[in-house]
Amino acid sequence: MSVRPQAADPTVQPIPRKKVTIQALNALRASKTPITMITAYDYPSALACSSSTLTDITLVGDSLAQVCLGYSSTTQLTLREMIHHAQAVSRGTTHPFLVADMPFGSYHTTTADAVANAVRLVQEGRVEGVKLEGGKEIVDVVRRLTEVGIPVMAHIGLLPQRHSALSGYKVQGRSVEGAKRVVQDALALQDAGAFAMVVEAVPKELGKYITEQLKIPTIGIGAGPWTNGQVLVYDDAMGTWSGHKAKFVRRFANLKEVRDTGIQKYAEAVRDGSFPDENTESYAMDKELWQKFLKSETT
Ligand SMILES: Nc1nc(=O)c2c([nH]1)NC[C@@H]1CN(c3ccc(C(=O)N[C@@H](CCC(=O)O)C(=O)O)cc3)CN21
Ligand SMILES: CC(C)C(=O)C(=O)O
Ligand SMILES: [Mg+2]
Repeated sequence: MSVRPQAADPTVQPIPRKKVTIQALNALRASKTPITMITAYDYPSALACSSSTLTDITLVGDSLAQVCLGYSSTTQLTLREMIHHAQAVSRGTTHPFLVADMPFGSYHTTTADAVANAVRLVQEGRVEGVKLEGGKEIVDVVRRLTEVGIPVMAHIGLLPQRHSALSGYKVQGRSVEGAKRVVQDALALQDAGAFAMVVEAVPKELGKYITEQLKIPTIGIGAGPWTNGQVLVYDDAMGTWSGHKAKFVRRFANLKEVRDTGIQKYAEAVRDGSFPDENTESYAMDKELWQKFLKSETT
């Protein structure tokens, strides 16, 4: 397994931690050490996720459609846009295992198209694995990608790319039949070769049951405390997303407040003339040379 070179930013200290591999993720599951995963969308957020010694997986989530690009849905994000962001994230990612979401439509036409698009994410986007939303209907694609050597993270439960078909973002697996369907999907995806599984917005009992039924790590988002790991959207966790806050979101920082205060102070300082300071934040010219310059202007 090759180790990506350390990020170019000289302020980032070398990470006292090995590159995370699929084997390492399985070991975390075996030792009941929770797996930590968070999204990143650009170079600075990737550096932030890498500078901690504690996160295991960085996901270039298609949630970037909403939180970075201002689209109303992840279905509007193109493969080209995802690759552009994955490239930036990969440049800032050191030890975490790097995964990108395959955008809506990029794995739904044919298996050959899905492989070609996943290869682009690996070669151009420099990711190590891809994540696909869906159940039984995508097992052939999951199997083929796995055979080719592209690790697949499955994503079951609430599938945001299907919000139109499902009439919104709703907790899944709440009925007996619904729960059965999610479990069947999970088993089929594991059988097809998925190395891990995101379980989104299902009752906590079902999150626990799926985790017990599977041999691969489960990573929950709104799936309760008993999955093998947790994932959150960076902007949700850092408090920079001002859209809908789902029940499963906890704000671990309030960067929005800090940022907005900073912008307000900046604008005030410009308006009241206190920025920039004449002495410490400006350049000066040699007095004699300045006089020479003025003289040359008048002659
Ligand atoms: N900022 C952000 N966070 C996310 O987690 C996220 C995105 N964006 N964009 C892509 C998808 C969309 N996601 C969503 C969006 C809405 C709900 C939501 O409204 N959930 C309801 C559940 C309602 C119910 O069935 O009871 C909630 O209020 O929690 C959940 C996940 C998850 N992903
Ligand atoms: C919330 C995570 C699992 C995701 O798929 C995304 O950020 O797009
Ligand atoms: Mg996603």
